[in-house]
Amino acid sequence: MTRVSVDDDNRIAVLSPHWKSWAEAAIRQMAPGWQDMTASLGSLQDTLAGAVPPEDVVEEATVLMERARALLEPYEVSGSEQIFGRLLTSATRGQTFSPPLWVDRYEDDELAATTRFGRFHAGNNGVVHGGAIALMFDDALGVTSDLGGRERSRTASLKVDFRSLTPLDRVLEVRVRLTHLDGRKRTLHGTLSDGGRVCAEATGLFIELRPEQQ
Ligand SMILES: CCCCC/C=C\C/C=C\C/C=C\C/C=C\CCCC(=O)SCCNC(=O)CCNC(=O)[C@H](O)C(C)(C)COP(=O)(O)OP(=O)(O)OC[C@H]1O[C@@H](n2cnc3c(N)ncnc32)[C@H](O)[C@@H]1OP(=O)(O)O
Repeated sequence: MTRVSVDDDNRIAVLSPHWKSWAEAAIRQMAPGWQDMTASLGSLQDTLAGAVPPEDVVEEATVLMERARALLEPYEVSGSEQIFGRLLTSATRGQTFSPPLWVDRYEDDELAATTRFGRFHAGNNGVVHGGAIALMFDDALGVTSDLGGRERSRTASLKVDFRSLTPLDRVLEVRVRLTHLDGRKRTLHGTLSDGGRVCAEATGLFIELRPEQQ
């Protein structure tokens, strides 16, 4: 398959019918400022994680955050109706749980992207938390598993090897390949690198869902 450059506007075109309608239903519900709001929450998480504010600032920030929570609460919906995480057209998917995945190019069985972890995803020693790295790999391998018009799949196992420390606040390279296809079983391999130095690699087994599991 020809390599193409993928930007936020044309990512929807590559989605299989299930993922396309899942994403489009969320996009239809979305108020225009949604992406700005979640980006603001993402920066808030990073800023809060890295700040040591005095008591009056803690109090005022708590009031403001509680005000935002109370403002949103009346609009709670069921999980099947939520927008958070469903904007497949966006590198962040309109969520702040896992780090963004800026897709540079993809093929049916391969993905090349970049990502970046902020202070919110820090573990000890000022580097990225291992669980956040596993989270990023689950997303990146999961997306690649369902490329090429393949049916939906689910993570059955994910093994991560941490090769070297992963720095915060740097644009890092993500490469994923589908290495083995055996009926419903898909094995994928991914690497996370910082300018050529491998920080972590992962192997995941994804199982194609049967119709009754959809
Ligand atoms: C370029 C732009 C891209 C744009 C986007 C593109 C696409 C969009 C796609 C997605 C975007 C959306 C979200 C982001 C992506 C990913 C999110 C992360 C996904 C997850 O985070 S998802 C949650 C965590 N996940 C679970 O919550 C799973 C719980 N679990 C189960 O739901 C079942 O367990 C299931 C269904 C997995 C299997 O169950 P089952 O009954 O269907 O199958 P069964 O057990 O029969 O296994 C069949 C064969 O797999 C072997 N097998 C099974 N498990 C194995 C294991 N662990 N190790 C080794 N082998 C294993 C068996 O041994 C057998 O092998 P054999 O056939 O050879 O005997």
